[in-house]
Amino acid sequence: MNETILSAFSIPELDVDAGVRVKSYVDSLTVPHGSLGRLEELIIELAEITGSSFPEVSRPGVIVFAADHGVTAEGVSAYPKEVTEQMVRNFLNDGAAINVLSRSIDAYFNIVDIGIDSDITLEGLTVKKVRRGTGNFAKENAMTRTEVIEALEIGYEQGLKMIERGAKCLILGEMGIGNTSASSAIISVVSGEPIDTLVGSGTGLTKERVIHKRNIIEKAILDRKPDPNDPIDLLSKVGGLEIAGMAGAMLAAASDRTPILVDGFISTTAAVVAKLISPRVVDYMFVGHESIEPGHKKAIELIGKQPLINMRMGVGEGTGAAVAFPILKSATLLLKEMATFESAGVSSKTKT
Ligand SMILES: O=C(O)c1ccc[n+]([C@@H]2O[C@H](COP(=O)([O-])O)[C@@H](O)[C@H]2O)c1
Ligand SMILES: Cc1cc2nc[nH]c2cc1C
Repeated sequence: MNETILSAFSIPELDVDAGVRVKSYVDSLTVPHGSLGRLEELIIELAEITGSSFPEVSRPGVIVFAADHGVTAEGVSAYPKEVTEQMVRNFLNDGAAINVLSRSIDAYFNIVDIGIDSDITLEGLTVKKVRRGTGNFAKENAMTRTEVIEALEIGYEQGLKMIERGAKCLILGEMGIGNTSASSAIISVVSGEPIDTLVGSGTGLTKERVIHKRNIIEKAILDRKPDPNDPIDLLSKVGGLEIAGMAGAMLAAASDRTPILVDGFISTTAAVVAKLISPRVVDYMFVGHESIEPGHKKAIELIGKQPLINMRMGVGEGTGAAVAFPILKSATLLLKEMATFESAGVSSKTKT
């Protein structure tokens, strides 16, 4: 496979006119002028993204990309790597947090094996395995450039498929024991921030083991020297297959003018990578929540966004985005269903 994903798609410019139209219509709705605050901003952004005067985000589509990480051999996670596969079984049995939350927002749901380190083939699982887990980036590159491109392509295809199924907003989530290490490495390289400020306990490491995790990542960055300006190099040296998959799906959504709802630290790391591939992709993004993982703040800053909520969550899977989704939906419903001052016979603001 060659590097076609980098040139074969294009992301349209935002529809600024749609934004202006909608802004003036919002001014006619029966609330005190300007009182919808951030909801008004969201309405306008959604109009600019979709080009529609009455944008819709329902039904949303949740895609969970699952993959393993060779760096787990260094003891960087509080849980064994087998949990990636075990949680995928849980997703398929409808028992995980994201299953409950997807149901609550009436989302289409798909779980993609893009690199789990086992041979599971279960009903309902989309198997698109690029390889069985990444290489241990403490000792070798995580994957080849060709594998990065393949994972981006898979993500792109899965994003388009979800949109073809009818999804009006894409929520990108992940499952991958060890992936906060890959994400911390990527965000440190791209931001130039020291790794100490970014590395956290992930699934619940003790303070001592967070220091060990930090040392492993710091040395790996020195050894592998990922290029901050080359997203393919970054992913191949210290990345994750699920991170590439989410980035590909984000590029697909933006190329189709479909709003993207980013989740936590790992999902936002994918957003940072997608931005390096095609900067305009961020125009199509909302960040659902701010996670407790310390590196998330910097990752959000790199894509220039403000999270919708902070519930001190650190689950992943797309859960924070799913909890935030009703805020986006509320914005679209207000626009579509509220009366105007004229239609309701309510007097407008006095001039003084
Ligand atoms: O989304 C987040 O911000 C987040 C923060 C901490 C942990 N996670 C989840 O926990 C796993 C990674 O944690 P770790 O400690 O194994 O690197 C992975 O499956 C993520 O979905 C997710
Ligand atoms: C139980 C469990 C659930 C998860 N969901 C996403 N990452 C996870 C990590 C663990 C350990």
